[in-house]
Amino acid sequence: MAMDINYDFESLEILEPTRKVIKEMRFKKMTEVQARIIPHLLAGYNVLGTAKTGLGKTLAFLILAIELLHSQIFGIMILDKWRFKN
Ligand SMILES: Nc1ncnc2c1ncn2[C@@H]1O[C@H](COP(=O)(O)OP(=O)(O)OP(=O)(O)O)[C@@H](O)[C@H]1O
Repeated sequence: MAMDINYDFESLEILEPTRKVIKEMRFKKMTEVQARIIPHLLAGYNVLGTAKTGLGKTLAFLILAIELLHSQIFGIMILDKWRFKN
């Protein structure tokens, strides 16, 4: 049975400043990887997700990072991959 996925940014339990930032980006709906991952990250789970390039993975983890920065409890260190092309 298919799991119901909520693609609305409004459905996320996030702080008002984070909501404002998302509004300013003018994104209408979450992409699938965002909708599947972000609610679990916000609930405090560690999540490993994959999706093809350009499908919104970066925002998926950045929303949690922004939330944590607003809480002023944490600093954030992001380790990202580097691609080298010849
Ligand atoms: N919900 C959304 N709606 C519309 N555009 C979005 C959404 N989320 C992200 N984008 C835009 O889609 C583009 C690709 O997003 P992003 O860089 O997060 O993808 P990615 O999966 O992390 O890619 P890569 O694997 O190459 O790092 C960016 O321009 C980003 O601003």
